[in-house]
Amino acid sequence: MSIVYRVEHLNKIYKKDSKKANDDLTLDIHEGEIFGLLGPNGAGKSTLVNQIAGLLKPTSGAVTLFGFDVLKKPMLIPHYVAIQQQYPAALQNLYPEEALLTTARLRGASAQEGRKATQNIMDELKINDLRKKKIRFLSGGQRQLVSVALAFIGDRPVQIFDEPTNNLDPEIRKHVWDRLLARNRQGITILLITHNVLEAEKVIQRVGIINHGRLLEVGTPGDLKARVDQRVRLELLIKSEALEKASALDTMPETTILSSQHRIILCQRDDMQEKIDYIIQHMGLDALDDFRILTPSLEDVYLQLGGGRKLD
Ligand SMILES: Nc1ncnc2c1ncn2[C@@H]1O[C@H](COP(=O)(O)OP(=O)(O)OP(=O)(O)O)[C@@H](O)[C@H]1O
Repeated sequence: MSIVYRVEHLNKIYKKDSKKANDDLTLDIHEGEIFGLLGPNGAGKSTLVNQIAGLLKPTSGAVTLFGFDVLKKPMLIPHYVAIQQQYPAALQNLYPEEALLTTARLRGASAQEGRKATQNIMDELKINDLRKKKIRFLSGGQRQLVSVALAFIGDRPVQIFDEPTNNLDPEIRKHVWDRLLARNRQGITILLITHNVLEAEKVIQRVGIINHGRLLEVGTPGDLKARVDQRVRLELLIKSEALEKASALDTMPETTILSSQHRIILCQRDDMQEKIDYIIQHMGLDALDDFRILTPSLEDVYLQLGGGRKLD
């Protein structure tokens, strides 16, 4: 497997005497993968991405992209890498179509190719109806879609997305994840910063967890999940008219009462059947609005490895 990015002992200190925003980060991004970078606010994710995208100069350390030293040759980065940022500030006064066409031309397309690529991407992301407004007048979600389109255009082999879906409604959010996956299937390497661990878990192939500027863990979601508490979580939502029956649950060990109607019970996989039988016997399924069995998720991994600070 070839290495797209190699980051070695990367440090960033913004101001003298301030804490390191990136602290001795070492990691590889592999060709053709979707790599997710997870971490709480202020963890150092954007600092890392901005350094490897050539937008910010590291304090020390090394970054290579397809083997070349990006610190010595930052001008080569845009030939390989497109980055979606939350606010494409330089393009705010353009119409989406103009911004896309300009970006396509900057990435080497002829005028005709650029127009074609612009139309294809506007169709793909269903943003044709945004043509008549300058980017700065678009809503947060609409602007986010345009910024994703700007990362797509030109088909750079490495595409970096910083929270690509946080302002989007559920339907279009799913569509954007589907389009990211489709691009990845065409061989594009994707680096994804996100707080939305549950959604990201469906698309990422490897993940790095970062906090206080340091990389805490790197691995596949499966590898990381295997390292945390393996207990199964039973989640129950009790109907309000059946609340008196819930007292039967509250004597079970490892029951957490989240609200009057919401209970979580942790148990070993081998004990799960017994717990479910107990619940059915003492409450009956009719007493429940919802019942879910959850195995450890990437969010659990994050919460356990990331020092207990929730992502959102
Ligand atoms: N331009 C800057 N000048 C000084 N400090 C900065 C600057 N940009 C970021 N920082 C600091 O560096 C640390 C890491 O910030 P960074 O933006 O990389 O975090 P992040 O993980 O991307 O956070 P978020 O999820 O909130 O976007 C934070 O303590 C932040 O305050």
